[in-house]
Order: sequence, then C-alpha cells, then structure tokens
Amino acid sequence: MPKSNLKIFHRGRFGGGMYLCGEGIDEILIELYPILLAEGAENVGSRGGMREKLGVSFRMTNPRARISRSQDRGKPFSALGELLWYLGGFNTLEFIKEYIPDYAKDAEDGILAGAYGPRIHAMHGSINQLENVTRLLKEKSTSKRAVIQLYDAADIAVHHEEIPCTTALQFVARDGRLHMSTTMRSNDAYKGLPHDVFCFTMLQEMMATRLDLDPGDYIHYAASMHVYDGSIEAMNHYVNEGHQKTVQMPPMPSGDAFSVTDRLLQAEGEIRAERKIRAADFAREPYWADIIRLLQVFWATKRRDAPGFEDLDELKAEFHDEVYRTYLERRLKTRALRNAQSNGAA
Ligand SMILES: O=c1ccn([C@H]2C[C@H](O)[C@@H](COP(=O)(O)O)O2)c(=O)[nH]1
Repeated sequence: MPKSNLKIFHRGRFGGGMYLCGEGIDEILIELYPILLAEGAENVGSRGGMREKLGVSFRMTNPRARISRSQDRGKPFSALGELLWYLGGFNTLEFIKEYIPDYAKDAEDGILAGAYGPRIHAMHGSINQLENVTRLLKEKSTSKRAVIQLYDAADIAVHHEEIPCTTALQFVARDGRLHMSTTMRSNDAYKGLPHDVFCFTMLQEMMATRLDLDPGDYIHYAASMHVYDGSIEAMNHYVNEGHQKTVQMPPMPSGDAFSVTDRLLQAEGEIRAERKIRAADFAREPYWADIIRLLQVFWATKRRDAPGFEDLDELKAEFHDEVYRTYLERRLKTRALRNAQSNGAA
C-alpha cells in the first residue's frame, strides 16, 4: 500500500509547492521531510538558516491519527499542554514554559503576544469565536463562514517578538462529518507542525462532538513550510528511523467535549502543584481519564523526585487505552537515563 494516496509537486524557484494526502501525521511527515530536506530552498530568515518550500498543503483523512509513533516525534505530552493553554484562553509564559520552554525566547514581559487562546475565546477583547462558530453551524450546518481568525491586522502594525503563525481555522460540516481547514502563514515542519496538527485536530474532534458529527478530513496549508538548520539532523533521523506509523487516538466520547475543559484545567493545576489528583476522578470518562494520566506521567517524569507519583507502574496498568502505554515507557526510559547521567555527574 502506498504511504500516501496522492502527491502532487510543483518544482521551481523557492523550492516549489506540494500537496500530500495520507491517513495520519506520520504518513504526511514521512513524505514531506525528505522533500523539504532535498529540495527546500536555502534561505536565511529572522530565526536563522532554513530550507523552505512555499505553498505546501496536505490532507489527513483520519484526524485521530494525530500522534506520531516515532521515537523522536511521538511525544503527546507537550502538545497536550499546548492544547490546554489554548482551551484555557491563556497567553502567559508561566503556563506554557513547562511544556514548551522555547516560548521563553519570544515572551514580552511574561506574555506571548500571538497566543491563540485569548484570540479564540475573546478576539478584540470580547468576541468568543468558538461560540460564534458553534452557533453558526447549528443554525446553518452547511455554512462556509465558520472561521476562527487567529492572525489580526494589528499584529504587524507594531513589532512583536511573536505573532500567530496560524491565520485561520475553518470548520466545514458536510454529510455528517466535520472537516477542518487550517491556513498558516509560516510553519516550522519539525518543531511546530506535529504540535499544530495535534492541537487543531483535537479542536476539530471536540467541535464534532459538540455538533454531534463525525470528524471529517483535516486539511492544512502553509505559505512557508520550512525546517531550521538546527533541526535538520533530527529530521534526517526521523526519516531514517523507518518505523513510523501514526498512532490513532481513541474516539472522544459523545457529548460536548468542551464541557470538560474546566475540569481538565483544574486537574492540570493540581497535578502541577503536586497534589495527588488521580485520574479516578474521571472514572466514568475513560477517554479523559487517560488524558489526565498522560499529564500525570509528564509531570512525574519532569522532575527527579516529584512527590505523589512514585508508582508509575500502577499508573501504566490503569491506562484505559493501550496506545498511551508506549509513551509512558519511553518517558520512564528517558528519565532513567537522565537520572543515571546526573548521578554520574554528581
Ligand atoms: O503554531 C505555530 C507557531 C509558530 N510556528 C513557527 C513558524 C516559524 O518558524 C516560527 C515563527 O517565526 P516567524 O514566521 O514569525 O518569523 O514559529 C509554527 O510552526 N507553528
């Protein structure tokens, strides 16, 4: 079976464009990365040297196939942190730096100017785009107006360290399925893209549950798709690793998934504060209980002696869905290695 159903390339100046179609994130990355490496036009951007293709788009036919199985790319933890950051409407470095330390480089007085959360929930201070999109699709299911705008004209009126890379997210309901289309002005294929796909397809599926639809295709377009020189070695490693096959997350339970947001954020806060929140609090919601377990694993393995999380083996056995156990094992291995190294250094 071909890895990707369809590939169309345009070769030319600036690295040409391309359109890819595949089931999940790995099926896309495994096609995209070698071409970006081999054919991407070398360019020096404001953030350093990179290889770039202009006008890259892809379609993922299974938006639940959003976690890479690769050793390198398969880390759902930080992507989950970023999703919660969006859902909570936050723009503070304080929250996100624990999951994605790189954000520190772009913060201005502890705030990320381009953070998506406040724009999704309160664009221009008060426009709740999530609610507007919901209302629109409930009133007229075939609407072509269900757009969440992230980029704003004001973003380039003055200089900011960071502005949204995603210009818009659009939901399109057709024949009982909710498709999503993302347009990006700029996309880091190695560090940004897997996170973006994870977060946006989660939003797609959450919106689908809210509207009682099945998730449809996930469609993505980036005007500038690039890889920075600093990620080229890691990207090559991913390409040569050779056993990528996307992990499919289980379906979200029916009912409005956005209704669990507050409880997820509360649980995250308690895990972060090292209080012993147990996924058992979500006993009747195995899907969300597993999400909480992933957060527990992340925080437990982040620091050496995180209290309250000693028994990760027990946690492993508790995972409702098999797909997540691998990630716990990998985290434990990484932590064991890190501890061994720091013991050696001490
Ligand atoms: O959701 C995001 C946010 C940022 N970026 C990357 C794209 C660029 O490499 C960089 C932002 O740099 P500028 O395009 O603003 O220069 O961050 C992403 O890939 N996805």
